[in-house]
Amino acid sequence: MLRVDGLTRGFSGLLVLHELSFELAPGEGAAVVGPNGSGKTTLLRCVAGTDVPDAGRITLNGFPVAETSPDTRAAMACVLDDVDFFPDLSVGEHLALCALAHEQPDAAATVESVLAELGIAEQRDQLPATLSSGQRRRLALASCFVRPRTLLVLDEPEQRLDVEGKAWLAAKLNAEKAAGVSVLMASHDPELIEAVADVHIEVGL
Ligand SMILES: Nc1ncnc2c1ncn2[C@@H]1O[C@H](COP(=O)(O)OP(=O)(O)OP(=O)(O)O)[C@@H](O)[C@H]1O
Repeated sequence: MLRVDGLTRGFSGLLVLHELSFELAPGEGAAVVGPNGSGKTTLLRCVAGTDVPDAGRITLNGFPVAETSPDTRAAMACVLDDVDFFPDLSVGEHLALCALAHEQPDAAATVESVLAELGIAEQRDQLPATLSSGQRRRLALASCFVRPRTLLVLDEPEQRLDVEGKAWLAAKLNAEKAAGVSVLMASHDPELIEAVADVHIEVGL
């Protein structure tokens, strides 16, 4: 269960989020919606613990979120807009590292199935710099699915995906919800929002 209570965040005099509160139950999907610059990424970064609110409280499964907290990192799988890769680790090595670091049971088999599911099995030995932008996006998403998780935090996950990729994403996020994973995503894609979101969190009003 994700609880956001009275979240307030501003930057040098610009108030971006003001006393925002909501809850996200296991298996529930929420879309953060609002125009460019309205605070969607700021909200996701606060939830992920990579930004710190000026006021308010955010807890996941009863624990305050913080980037440095093992509880937060164990439960939350994120794709924010600042995804970076090790330049000298291949696609397959990235996913294996992620699975092992988060103690995914049956890590090798999980990596194989996620590589196939994301359509990047043929790129397994390539380095990130040699991937297309859509393949890099697929690798970022794949890193969420090779590890245990109770909450997905996704910033415009549809970015760079082709039509088939977007259809896969909607089905995958619904399967995640059915398995009890909560989904918090910012998106500008009406079809993805319609397919996945049980609730809308409007920011920038
Ligand atoms: N570190 C920062 N320093 C100063 N201003 C910031 C910082 N981070 C965000 N902002 C400002 O806060 C506002 C909200 O930004 P944010 O990235 O959350 O918007 P968004 O809703 O995700 O936008 P988009 O739809 O364009 O991705 C913007 O005006 C942005 O310039």
